[in-house]
Amino acid sequence: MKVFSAEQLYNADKVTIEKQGITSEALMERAGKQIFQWLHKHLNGAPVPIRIFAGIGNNGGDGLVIGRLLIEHGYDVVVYVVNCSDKRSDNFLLNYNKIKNVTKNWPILMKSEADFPKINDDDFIVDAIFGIGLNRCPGGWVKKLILHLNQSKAFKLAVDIPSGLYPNLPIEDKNAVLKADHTITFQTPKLAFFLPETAAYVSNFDVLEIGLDIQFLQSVEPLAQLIAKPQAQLFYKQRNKFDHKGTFGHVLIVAGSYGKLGAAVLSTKAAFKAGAGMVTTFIPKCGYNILQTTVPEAMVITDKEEEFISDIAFDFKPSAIAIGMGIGKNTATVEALKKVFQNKDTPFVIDADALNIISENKTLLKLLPKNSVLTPHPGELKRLIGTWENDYHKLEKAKKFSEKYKVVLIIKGAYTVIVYGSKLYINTTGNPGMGTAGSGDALSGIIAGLLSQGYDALLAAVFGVYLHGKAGDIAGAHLGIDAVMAGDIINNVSEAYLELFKIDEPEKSITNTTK
Ligand SMILES: NC(=O)C1=CN([C@@H]2O[C@H](COP(=O)(O)OP(=O)(O)OC[C@H]3O[C@@H](n4cnc5c(N)ncnc54)[C@H](OP(=O)(O)O)[C@@H]3O)[C@@H](O)[C@H]2O)[C@@H](O)CC1
Ligand SMILES: Nc1ncnc2c1ncn2[C@@H]1O[C@H](COP(=O)(O)OP(=O)(O)O)[C@@H](O)[C@H]1O
Ligand SMILES: [K+]
Repeated sequence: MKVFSAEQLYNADKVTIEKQGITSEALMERAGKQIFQWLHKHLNGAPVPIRIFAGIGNNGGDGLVIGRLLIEHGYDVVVYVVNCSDKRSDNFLLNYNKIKNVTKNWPILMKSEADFPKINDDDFIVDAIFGIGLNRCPGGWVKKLILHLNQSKAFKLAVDIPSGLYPNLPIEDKNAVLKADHTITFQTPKLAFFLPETAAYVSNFDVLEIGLDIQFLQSVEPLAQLIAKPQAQLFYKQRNKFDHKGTFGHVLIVAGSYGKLGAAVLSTKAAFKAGAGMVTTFIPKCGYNILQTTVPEAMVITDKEEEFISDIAFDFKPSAIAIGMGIGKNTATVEALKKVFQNKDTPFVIDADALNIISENKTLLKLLPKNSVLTPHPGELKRLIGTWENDYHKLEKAKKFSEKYKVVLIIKGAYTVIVYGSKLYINTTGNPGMGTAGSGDALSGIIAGLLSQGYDALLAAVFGVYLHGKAGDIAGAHLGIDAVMAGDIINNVSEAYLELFKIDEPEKSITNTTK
């Protein structure tokens, strides 16, 4: 699934109307009807008091269509028109007239705070005040109305997007955004649904296909591509009967320092689980027994130093190198890093302290092998690319960084974003149970395991993040997300692979919260 901008959606709207020979009113009826059907399925005729807040644009028009269909089906509905301007859209007006034909309780015009109704906890609110046409921050009594709705415990369903939220721009005033309990969005989710500063306003969301012209949508460059099972299935490289361990490559993991050998163990195991043919782990001397006993499948090379890495010497040609997990920032380690980056034709995964070393020694940036995969968590990212004003600014900075140094940049967290030049890929697997020590080490190992099998840098990054998140989801489902440890994620990589080709139950809502 792709994520489009408001402008692209408006264009799709136009093209669809032309090509399908339908009116924009019919398109609105289609959209409103789908939301009605969703509501009808969930409410099943229940006598809940439904209050619809409709703006005066097309989002409000959707609200009126929903209201009319609910009334026709016997629901208990009150419609409020949030009359914030006299410039009502044509389709709003059409549906404003239509709703008057089905009820004697005409929509209530709201013009100021004095018109705010009391909201009860068991009311059901439909938010159709503003959609993707929001063009400035809501202020005055409209902002107060949003606050009023937010203060109530009533369930709030947002139509297309929570009112006050821009689909692909930062929030100006957090108090002027409706905090939805559920959002039903048309055709494609919006970028704001996936970013830390805005996702919480959306909560769970469903996407309703309203039949916008597919050819047109395929012809435009989306803001981002979502990565879910259908995409991941295409990434997977099948093994052939006569393939052998040489086919699947030999990963070099460079990790660990005194007290942080676990990082090396976890990455090594993860590289194997992702399918690497062989793994050699380069560690300081003190980790030798630990590695050999915890991961007997791995080969081990030790540094001349006991407690940290000072000179990464190895006598084979790795098919991928993952470096940085728990290595610390000793000055000798900085030198070792400079030297290992000379292996320009080897695919690299660069993580944790290797990223911190680069951030503190920016001259190292010039030495970064092209197409390296960098895996910073938000703190490491800030050190690497500098601070940002908001999530969109962060993405722009990340794109510039990726373009300048020709690397794949993974912005980890809920909805991990993989940045490759100007392109963004948003992962949909994973859960907060993965916020546990060593989870990132597992990811680096998985990506290295994929690189070693011949996946290119972008594919290894995108597929690796998907598999890691899926393994975390499976671990969470078995153990409860609170109890997940990094080792559990690694142990479930096998199940994540198996799940790739299992037939699914019908898709559930995508959830931004865990309640
Ligand atoms: N293909 C599709 O995508 C489809 C889209 N559809 C639906 O259309 C929706 C988009 O509709 P839209 O373009 O009419 O804009 P919408 O969000 O209703 O708001 C615009 C109005 O609000 C006003 N306004 C804006 N900001 C304001 C503020 N801060 N404070 C006060 N006023 C403010 C602005 O007023 P003005 O700037 O003119 O003063 C204007 O009147 C979309 O989200 C979806 O629900 C479906 O029906 C079918 C297919
Ligand atoms: N709320 C979340 N939802 C999905 N994935 C998460 C969430 N929190 C953390 N993760 C994932 O867990 C991993 C944590 O990595 P990192 O912070 O580097 O861990 P560590 O340094 O302890 O190994 C990342 O891949 C991140 O995307
Ligand atoms: K809305």
